[in-house]
Amino acid sequence: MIKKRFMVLTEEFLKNSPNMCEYMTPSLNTRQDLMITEIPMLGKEAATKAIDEWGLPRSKITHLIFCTTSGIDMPSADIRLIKLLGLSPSVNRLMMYQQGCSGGGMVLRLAKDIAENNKGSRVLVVCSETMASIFCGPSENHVDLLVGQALFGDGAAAIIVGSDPDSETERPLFEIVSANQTFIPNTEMAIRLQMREEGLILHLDKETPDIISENIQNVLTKAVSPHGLSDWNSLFWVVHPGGRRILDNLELKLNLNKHKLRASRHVLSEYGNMTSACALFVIDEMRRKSLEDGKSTTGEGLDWGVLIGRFLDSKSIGKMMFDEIEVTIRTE
Ligand SMILES: CC(C)(COP(=O)(O)OP(=O)(O)OC[C@H]1O[C@@H](n2cnc3c(N)ncnc32)[C@H](O)[C@@H]1OP(=O)(O)O)[C@@H](O)C(=O)NCCC(=O)NCCSC(=O)/C=C/c1ccc(O)cc1
Repeated sequence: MIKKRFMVLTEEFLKNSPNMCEYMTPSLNTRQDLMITEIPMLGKEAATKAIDEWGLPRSKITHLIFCTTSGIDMPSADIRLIKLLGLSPSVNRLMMYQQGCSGGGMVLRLAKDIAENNKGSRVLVVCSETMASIFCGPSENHVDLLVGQALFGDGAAAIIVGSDPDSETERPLFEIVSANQTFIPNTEMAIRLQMREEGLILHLDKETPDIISENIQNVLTKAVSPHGLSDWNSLFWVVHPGGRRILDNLELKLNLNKHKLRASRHVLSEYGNMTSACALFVIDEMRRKSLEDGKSTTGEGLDWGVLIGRFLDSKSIGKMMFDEIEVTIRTE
């Protein structure tokens, strides 16, 4: 169900980097050199679009959260991005490495905390990812690596979070009502990534989609019941598209109507799994389609929804409530 993916790796680059095309060949330096440059550049593209749509001067950005699983280095990707965007050197930075697929939920949780504790703050959140860390030739004995390489794509997304919108100049799209993180004990083996001379070595367990569906109801109930919500079909769904079977299992387990995971399936189909960036792509797709269809809120006409991401043995969940779509229309 993946039609298209984008990659910073080009045929020319790979021709010049045969060590990245073999299975388990030392290649970390080649990967690092590429990722250290490309990750902030990708982030810049996404952040520029977000800032332009927001419409206020860059000097109003007070905080930056940058999330990536690729290219650990110092000075880190957030500093490089600040220079690329021409942001103030006094922007308060937070660099989030190695969050994987739960990164999209994690950054929103952190941005919410920062925004609510710093009046007037505007947090630029950027997720930028590439599969150049794991790309390599195949091995018959490591099928899960091939599964991963068939799933992952490159991409970056950005969003601006604040807690006191100025109704004259700003146009809030979603409200993050609460955010929680939990992990399922004894699932450490489900998704593992180990940094080695050969790159980031990926291990995916076949059971991962089942582990998720067996635990999802419990985790979600804890997250939404404090808000008096229990009917899964009354919510909109921003699910990180980890893989097609993960979405299928979730739909089946929660008895979701067929269209509920449309935005997640669309992003999987058009971009593949871009780890932390995916959840923000799904949010974007949802608000775009809601507007196109004339829905009364950016969440497919509904007031409440959930955002779910996962990585290793963790799930991060944010519940979001939407502002009325009139607000959206007035300023777009
Ligand atoms: C879409 C899949 C891959 C295929 O689904 P399907 O078409 O319904 O088929 P099957 O599930 O029956 O699998 C087809 C075949 O592939 C095999 N297979 C299926 N997963 C496996 C397997 N992990 N091992 C080894 N054989 C398998 C499966 O056993 C079967 O083999 P066979 O019975 O011989 O035909 C589906 O299995 C699926 O969604 N799996 C979940 C994938 C998954 O774990 N996603 C979580 C990704 S999150 C993540 O890893 C983030 C990583 C990351 C990456 C880079 C970064 O920089 C940062 C982070």
